[in-house]
Amino acid sequence: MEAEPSSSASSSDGTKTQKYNKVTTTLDLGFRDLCFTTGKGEKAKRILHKMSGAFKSGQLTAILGPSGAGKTSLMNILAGLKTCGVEGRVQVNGAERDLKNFRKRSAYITQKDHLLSNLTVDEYMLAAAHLKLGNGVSNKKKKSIIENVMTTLGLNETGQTRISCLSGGECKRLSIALELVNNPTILFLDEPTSGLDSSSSFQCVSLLRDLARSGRTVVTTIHQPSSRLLEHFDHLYIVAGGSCMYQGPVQSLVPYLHTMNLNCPSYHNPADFAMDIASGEYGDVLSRLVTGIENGRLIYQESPTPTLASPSLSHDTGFYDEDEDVNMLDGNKKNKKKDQTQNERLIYAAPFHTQVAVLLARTWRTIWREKMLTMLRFAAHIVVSILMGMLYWRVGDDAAVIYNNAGLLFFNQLFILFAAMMPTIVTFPLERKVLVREHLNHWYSLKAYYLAKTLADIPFQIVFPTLYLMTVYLMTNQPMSIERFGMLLAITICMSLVAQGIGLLVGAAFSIQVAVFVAPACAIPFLLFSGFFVNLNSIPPYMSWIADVSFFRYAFQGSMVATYGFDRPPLACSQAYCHFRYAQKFLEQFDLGQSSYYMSVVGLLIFFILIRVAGYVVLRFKLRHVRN
Ligand SMILES: Nc1ncnc2c1ncn2[C@@H]1O[C@H](COP(=O)(O)OP(=O)(O)OP(=O)(O)O)[C@@H](O)[C@H]1O
Repeated sequence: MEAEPSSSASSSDGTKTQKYNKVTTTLDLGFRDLCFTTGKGEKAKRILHKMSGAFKSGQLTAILGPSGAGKTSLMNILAGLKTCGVEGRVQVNGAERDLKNFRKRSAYITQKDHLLSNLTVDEYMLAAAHLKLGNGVSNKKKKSIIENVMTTLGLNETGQTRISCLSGGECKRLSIALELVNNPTILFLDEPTSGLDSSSSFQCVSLLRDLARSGRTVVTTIHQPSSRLLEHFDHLYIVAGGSCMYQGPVQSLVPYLHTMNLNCPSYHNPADFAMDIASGEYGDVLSRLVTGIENGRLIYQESPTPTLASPSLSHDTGFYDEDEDVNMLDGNKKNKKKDQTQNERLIYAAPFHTQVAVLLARTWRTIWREKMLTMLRFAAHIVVSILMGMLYWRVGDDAAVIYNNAGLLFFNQLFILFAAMMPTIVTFPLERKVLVREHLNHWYSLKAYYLAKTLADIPFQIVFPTLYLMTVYLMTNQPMSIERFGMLLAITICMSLVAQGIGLLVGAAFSIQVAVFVAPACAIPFLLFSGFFVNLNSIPPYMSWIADVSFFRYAFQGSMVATYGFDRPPLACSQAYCHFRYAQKFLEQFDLGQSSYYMSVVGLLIFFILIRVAGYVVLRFKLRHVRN
């Protein structure tokens, strides 16, 4: 799809607006006898009851209805986000919808604008262009498309502004702008005016109408529009109790209700009147209205004598032959198999490595701009390392205080565990919402996101533990051996990577409130079975498996062996008698005499992989769940 240059034009209401990029193909959406049921068996609940309807290209459609009527459910089904428990047909230009291709050609703009607050508008738009247009479009062309979209959405002045500083209306326009980069043919918007003042709502709806005029099919749910706002919609679809009580032009709503002896009082907002009827305030008239419009099978049109017109769901089939793009939307074509192979390749515009590179650059930029958190993490490692150095001053080579040193080795790993895990837990649930929005709009694959996320964090999981350990190691007078320091550092970095993976897993699975409790609570048993509090051989056999699956045990064991293993010479003794001058004897005291350092590293690496895979599976499940 090529974007055409825009130029200024005057809209019907006289305000100066832009002419939008026209779409080269138009897609009309139709649905027949749509049912949606949640739950199973006795708990099954029917939300939508055999609804039908037709939303045409070039029109701005509003789905209206009281709270709980089923607006969002209907839109999610039409957008292809909900597929479970759905019966009935959804058609595109008269042919069965092919979901994968349909999703590629449509964009879904959620009610809340989940955006990365540390990026500027320009940076966000450029990342969107790289991901949504791929490598086939030159950088120059991408910049011109971005400029075009930003001009038409009135975002030119905000290019250098961080998202955190944008107004609510600007955020909404940016959410729309990001999806317009690849010129989608169908736009779904969930309550785009919620949280906006009347002037911003008006601007937003005017913008949507102009987008529809450029050939797009624009469908939006909306709450309580004012009569001025209502006039901007071309097509109204009113839902009440999971059925359609009106479908047709805005101007025909009052005449239709009049035919059912429901007279809208003068100077009354027709939308409010329709909402009152839908809520049952005018008695049991709903079934009459639903039957009158045949539950959306008909479109009411006012002509000299009011008539009911059947919505046209079919197009001339010759249309497909002219346009390859539309051909992809037809799930019933002869060469479906060939198309499907092609579709697989076409799911994401950018190749995998470009997706990873763009996401990596974007994640680094956001981490870098998250100055407060990054500085706090840095300061925490330095301050705690100095505190530990002072508390355990020169205990490393004194057999008289050897137990203190074991405590220090244990605490080092404990600190690294929490320092790496907690920042991820508090930041990831918010980032997850951005992932859901962008992934569902086909910006990138989950694999690319997950790989970029893992890679982006690695430098921090190396630099911070290294700074911490260097300070502690020197201040506490641990053995002056590069090999031993290197081994202890390797264990500490592995621990940091595992901890960050746990943060990601828990952050992916739970909300912040739950995650901040779950993660430390789950860590406790692993700490108890680390071999520090209870010797490994003293653990009852029926519980010893917990020690085997305790990542912390491997971190503690590795630290001890790196410090006291490998034939360490006898330690100095600051008192007349020191029981543990021989390091091997001390290791045996902890049942670590035969323990292998390398097995500890392998154990931690296995945990690293398992936890990362578990995090990926949880995220995949979450994304599927959003769709269902
Ligand atoms: N997964 C689900 N499980 C159980 N009930 C559901 C589920 N999804 C939707 N519902 C129910 O279906 C009904 C319609 O929900 P929906 O979100 O579509 O309404 P809505 O018209 O968009 O409401 P609002 O304007 O308040 O957002 C509600 O009663 C809701 O509780």
